[in-house]
Amino acid sequence: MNDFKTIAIVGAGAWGQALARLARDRHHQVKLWSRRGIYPLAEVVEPAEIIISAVSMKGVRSVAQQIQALSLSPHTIFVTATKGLDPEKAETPSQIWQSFFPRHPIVVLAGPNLSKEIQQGLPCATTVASTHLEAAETVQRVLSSPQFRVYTNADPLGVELGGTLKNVLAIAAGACDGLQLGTNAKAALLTRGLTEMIRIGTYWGAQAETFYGLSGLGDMLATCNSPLSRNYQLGYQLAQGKTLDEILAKLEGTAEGANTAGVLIRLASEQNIPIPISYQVNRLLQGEITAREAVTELMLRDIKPE
Ligand SMILES: NC(=O)C1=CN([C@@H]2O[C@H](COP(=O)(O)OP(=O)(O)OC[C@H]3O[C@@H](n4cnc5c(N)ncnc54)[C@H](O)[C@@H]3O)[C@@H](O)[C@H]2O)C=CC1
Ligand SMILES: O=C(CO)COP(=O)(O)O
Repeated sequence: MNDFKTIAIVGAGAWGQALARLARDRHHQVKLWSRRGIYPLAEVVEPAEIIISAVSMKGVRSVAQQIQALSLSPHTIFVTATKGLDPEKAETPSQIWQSFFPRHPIVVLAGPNLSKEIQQGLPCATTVASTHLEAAETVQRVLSSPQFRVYTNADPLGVELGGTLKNVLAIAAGACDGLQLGTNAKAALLTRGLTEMIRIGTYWGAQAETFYGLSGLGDMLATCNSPLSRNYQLGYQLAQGKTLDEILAKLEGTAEGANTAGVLIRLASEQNIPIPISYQVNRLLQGEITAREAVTELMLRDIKPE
């Protein structure tokens, strides 16, 4: 069977370009759209059998709106690879895509996928998740290669939240390393961070076991330990005393955790869900506290069972 697809990738940043490389390596016909690029959006997305979105969170709603005005095949599959939460309605990217395209299958793609390593040709794995299993399997077949091992999953919300919530924890991990707090502290931070992700994710309807997979624990291990992660870099530099504005002005690309933290804390406090590490990350980002003070706050919380 000829399984070569016409694929549109919207968002030509670090992740969009890495995904384009993976898809081209599989000999699919790939067109990349960016708001500053040469191709009109219609020319890129209208012929596509699969539309992959790698725009950063702040662009998702407007790009989905622009695509809604175009003429697509009813069978077009959407794949969302963005990791973030919409500040306006607190929706995930896949919920936004689904609201604009209620009849199309939406697949979430997330995992430990640092784009620079992918661009170097290094191997990695990811998860594609959807309530529409056939669509997830199509995307799995289309993107799988000796460099990119793709697993399917039936919990898109869990997969999406894993990728999104760990960005906030990667800021904490960067700060932990920036303060040189040691391996024990880092292990405690990540383990309790995972508990936090599971607590909020399951409250919102995701399955706990999903967070032990590639898009949860897997992506935490990658981003919380790598200077290639922009979120980690952000935390590391905050710990060195730089301001958020100074860091963002020089950071290459998007650190979604900086925006996710505020939405996350707002929702968690409305819903009475304790997420102390993310809470301190948000205070650090707001300039309300230093990284060292955040550590003290976390260490001196009421003692309790694990
Ligand atoms: N770079 C990476 O290693 C990975 C990134 N991601 C996620 O993918 C998303 C994009 O990340 P990167 O490509 O690294 O960021 P980036 O900053 O390199 O690129 C972001 C892209 O979004 C576009 N964009 C932003 N606002 C827009 C708007 N209003 N309208 C149209 N386009 C808009 C930009 O033009 C750019 O092409 C983020 O949510 C990130 O968390 C996920 C996995 C890996
Ligand atoms: O999500 C990522 C890798 O899976 C990329 O992490 P950063 O956005 O922190 O660079």
